[in-house]
Amino acid sequence: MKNVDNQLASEIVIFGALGDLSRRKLLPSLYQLQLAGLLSDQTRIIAVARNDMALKEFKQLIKDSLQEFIDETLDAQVVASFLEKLVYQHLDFKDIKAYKQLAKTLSSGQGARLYYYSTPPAIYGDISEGLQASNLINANDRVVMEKPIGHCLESSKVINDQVSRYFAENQIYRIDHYLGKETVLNLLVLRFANSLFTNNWDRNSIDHVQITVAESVGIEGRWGFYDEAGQMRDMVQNHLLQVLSLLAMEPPAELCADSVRDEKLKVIKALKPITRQNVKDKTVRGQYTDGFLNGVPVPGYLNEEGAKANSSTETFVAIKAEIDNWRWAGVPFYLRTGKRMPQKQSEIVVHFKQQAHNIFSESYADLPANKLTIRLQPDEGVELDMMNKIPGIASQMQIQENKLDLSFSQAYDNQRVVDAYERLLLEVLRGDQSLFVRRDEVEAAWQWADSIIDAWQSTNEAPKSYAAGSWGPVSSIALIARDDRQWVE
Ligand SMILES: NC(=O)C1=CN([C@@H]2O[C@H](COP(=O)(O)OP(=O)(O)OC[C@H]3O[C@@H](n4cnc5c(N)ncnc54)[C@H](OP(=O)(O)O)[C@@H]3O)[C@@H](O)[C@H]2O)C=CC1
Ligand SMILES: O=C1O[C@H](COP(=O)(O)O)[C@@H](O)[C@H](O)[C@H]1O
Repeated sequence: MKNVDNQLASEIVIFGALGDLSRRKLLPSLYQLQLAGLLSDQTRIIAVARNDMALKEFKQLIKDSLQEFIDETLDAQVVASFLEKLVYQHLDFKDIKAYKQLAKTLSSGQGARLYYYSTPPAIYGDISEGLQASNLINANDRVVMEKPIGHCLESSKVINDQVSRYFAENQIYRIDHYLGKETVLNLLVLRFANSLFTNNWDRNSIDHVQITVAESVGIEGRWGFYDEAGQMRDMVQNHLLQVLSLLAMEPPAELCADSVRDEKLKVIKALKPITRQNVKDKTVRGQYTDGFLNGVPVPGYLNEEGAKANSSTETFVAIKAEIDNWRWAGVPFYLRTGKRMPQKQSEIVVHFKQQAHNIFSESYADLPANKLTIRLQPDEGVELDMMNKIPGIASQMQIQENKLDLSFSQAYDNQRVVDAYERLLLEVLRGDQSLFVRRDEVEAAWQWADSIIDAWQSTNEAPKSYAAGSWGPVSSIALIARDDRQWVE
């Protein structure tokens, strides 16, 4: 692999260590890396947060978090050695002078540091400035920035500019945890290690593509944060566009960070703009109302804890996206994502074109087209719908549609699915940027998303309602039905 800084980082500094992401994902992932023997004996984890807390109390809190957020039984010895790595430092991230205190906690050795900004993006600049003011940034240190970076193109530029004042682009790791999912990584293998797909991956063979990222959860106590963002900024601008770009990009010349990022960027830049003129035809935004999930009543968005009345923030988005290039001209990519849908289900369905001529019309009048389903989560796997002869003597040529199903849990003997954050943290420790998003990608994605948000704002229309536990507003069915197609459910 190229573009790799081979110096393993030896200090991991988490800003916002008492926050939700840190307790639910980052520290449990670091425990898993320790369990797998992937953290060196020298690695220290410096947890930085606002509260003044004794180290003993902090360690107990993290032990409880590991128990709460890791499904498997914990290994007591590994927990003990993991907790030994922890150091706690309280700090107000906006107080630039206070970083001197952090400097005393960090080692003065030459080892690379990993700074993880698990805080609201608005203070990424303050933290970077504080680190610099106390001479805590060296050329081989790395910084991880959580998404969404900003609220729009302009604010993302401000944040990126602030951080870039102190860190070079090859030190900045913009995380999009979908890029660390096994099944998203597998898109590269599926597309570029199987000539069957490599050679049939374009407008000549593919009719259309559906990408669904459905979540059954609601806002989960994050109403204030979420209401400022909405599903477009929280999911589409980042996760869905990253998945779409991996799915649609040209083959990268090699498997290195910039080669892959160059190709992803071209896809995002080639997305046809959705503007005030066509937004009604190309998008649907929805908001869930009271409903039922698995028979249990759940509140609507406006009845969630902490909700304010009359918010018009969307919790569901459907988009007919089109990529203006030779490969994909005329092939729509229908995107759909929402909260409080019937189940957690993220998948890509690639609909191939129908056979031009049907020689089996006597037994099967309307030959269905092949369909490739890539199950991102849960029940990770790949499934191909294809036609097959029904074995038997009675009739010569009875045929039916069947599935080739590669379920990863069966194929790989129920091997544990590695959490995306485990992989991504390891990649930063190793200094490999391949699975992180470059600044120009983030900005191109904002440009496309901003135009849609602007068009929605100009129409001033309330989002369409859908009952919690349903697949979204009726108009999302109409969006695809207008093209004589339907969502796969
Ligand atoms: N939670 C998740 O699942 C995901 C989160 N993210 C992103 O990760 C980042 C963190 O999110 P999350 O953990 O949910 O947010 P939280 O609000 O739970 O955590 C943020 C932490 O930052 C601390 N903080 C904020 N300002 C300061 C300050 N001036 N000085 C010291 N500490 C401060 C907060 O401290 P205090 O509690 O004292 O206010 C809090 O502990 C955000 O950028 C978010 O968008 C991205 C994907 C998923
Ligand atoms: O980034 C985010 O992702 C989660 C969904 O992640 P997944 O790995 O569970 O699919 C989403 O719930 C959250 O709102 C968003 O900020």
